[in-house]
Amino acid sequence: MMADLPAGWERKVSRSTGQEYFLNQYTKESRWELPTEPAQREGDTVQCSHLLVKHSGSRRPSSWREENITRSKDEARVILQGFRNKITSKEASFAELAAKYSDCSSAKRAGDLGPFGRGQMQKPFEDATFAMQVGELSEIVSTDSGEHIILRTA
Ligand SMILES: O=C(CCc1ccccc1)N[C@H](Cc1nc2ccccc2[nH]1)C(=O)O
Repeated sequence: MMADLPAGWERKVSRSTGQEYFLNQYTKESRWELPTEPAQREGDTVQCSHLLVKHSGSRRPSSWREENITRSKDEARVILQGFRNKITSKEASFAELAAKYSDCSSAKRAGDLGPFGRGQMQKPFEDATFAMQVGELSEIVSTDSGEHIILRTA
């Protein structure tokens, strides 16, 4: 009986060698060995991508997209909910919207923040990500940086 895979991972067969390997459909990471479900113990890491829409009250109301961000927090939330609806209706992918519209420098990596442990990100962001399942898309999360949606990828 094949051990079932952690969410986000799929079993593949190498076209060149015929050898079985595993691919994470979100991060595109590939592994030869079977990925095991990371226990969410203290000291463990998670990985996510995010789409940030900043507003005039953001800690740094500026980004690669816009030198001086003046939209209100409510406007930012309306814009972000529009992006979230496009993702859930499959009209657009998380990666393409994050790359085009996120006000975080991680937009250059389609929103990927890489692995992180507790104590590294702003608390509301950390708590949201650690509470999510791999593959889950968050509702809007607010931090001092602005309004975020988060996709947990590992
Ligand atoms: O702090 C950063 C860089 C984050 C990053 C981590 C790892 C790889 C690439 C980027 N950017 C801020 C916006 C921002 N605020 C955040 C708060 C929580 C998580 C991600 C965030 N991004 C900004 O640009 O003002």
